[in-house]
Amino acid sequence: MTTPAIRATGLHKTFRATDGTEVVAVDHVDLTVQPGEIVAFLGPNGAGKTTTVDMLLGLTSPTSGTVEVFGVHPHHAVVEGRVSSVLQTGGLLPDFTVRETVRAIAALHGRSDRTDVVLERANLGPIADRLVQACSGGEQQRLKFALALVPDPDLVILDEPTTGMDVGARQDFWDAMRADAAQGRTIVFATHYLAEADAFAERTVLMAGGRIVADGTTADVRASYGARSINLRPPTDVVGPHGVDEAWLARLRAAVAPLGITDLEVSSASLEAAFLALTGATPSTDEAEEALR
Ligand SMILES: Nc1ncnc2c1ncn2[C@@H]1O[C@H](COP(=O)(O)OP(=O)(O)OP(=O)(O)O)[C@@H](O)[C@H]1O
Repeated sequence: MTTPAIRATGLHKTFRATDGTEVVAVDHVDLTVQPGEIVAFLGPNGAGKTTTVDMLLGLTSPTSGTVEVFGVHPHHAVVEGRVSSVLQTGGLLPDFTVRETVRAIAALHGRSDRTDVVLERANLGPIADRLVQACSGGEQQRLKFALALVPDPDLVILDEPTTGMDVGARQDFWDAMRADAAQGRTIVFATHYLAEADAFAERTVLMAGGRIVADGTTADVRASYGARSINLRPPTDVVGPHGVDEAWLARLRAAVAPLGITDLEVSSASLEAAFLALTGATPSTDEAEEALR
């Protein structure tokens, strides 16, 4: 049997708020991620995504429960170079070029052979000789992604990797990620953005209030709400370029009225509807989401 990339059992984390009350950030979460999966942690602010990611990386300890990464404590997995992450803040030297930055970190890891491959993987070739301080926020984020790839980890964990990027930078980032994921790496990322989960993840773990409220393929997560609506396929001869024939719809409404159905809406379930129903929160939407659709 293959060792899971991640196995979390009863993962629970509480914090003490400044007023002394206890905040449950992660509430008895069970989660297994198999090697090669691409998983999005999706959820509104305060859902517990960052706290979960921090525990997966060994950056914070659970209050109770256990987490293993490739069968060992997360800290060991990080030390062994099997898991790495893209850090949100700091860490880049402004006076280094992109290539010098990658070269320095590769040397630290004893993996100088990785410099060119990770530059290419993060699509940094064209700006390899640019100073870090001259790079845009999106380019710097791609550089951090390249650094995370230096040890050739089996698992990459990203916490809201595209925060602050504009549409183009976000698209470039995901293009680089997609190319890398195609090589079989396990990728887990936290996001507010439905479109990022939808476009990039094969599996979406929807979190709210520290709990997992849905977990499955993005299509399944949609369907977990969509099951509450009724879909039907009208005969082709009543469907035209402007939609379903109104007269036919009127006959349908009349036909179902004796069943107590008073409102019949023809719609497809969206991931957004599932998000709203399952988390009670409004998902982040912006033009970047449109661009990713
Ligand atoms: N160090 C801390 N001290 C007190 N409360 C904390 C601490 N860290 C997190 N929390 C609380 O735990 C809950 C979960 O926070 P977390 O950052 O994991 O959520 P999130 O889903 O990542 O949210 P966001 O999308 O806003 O980053 C929130 O209520 C948060 O206020």
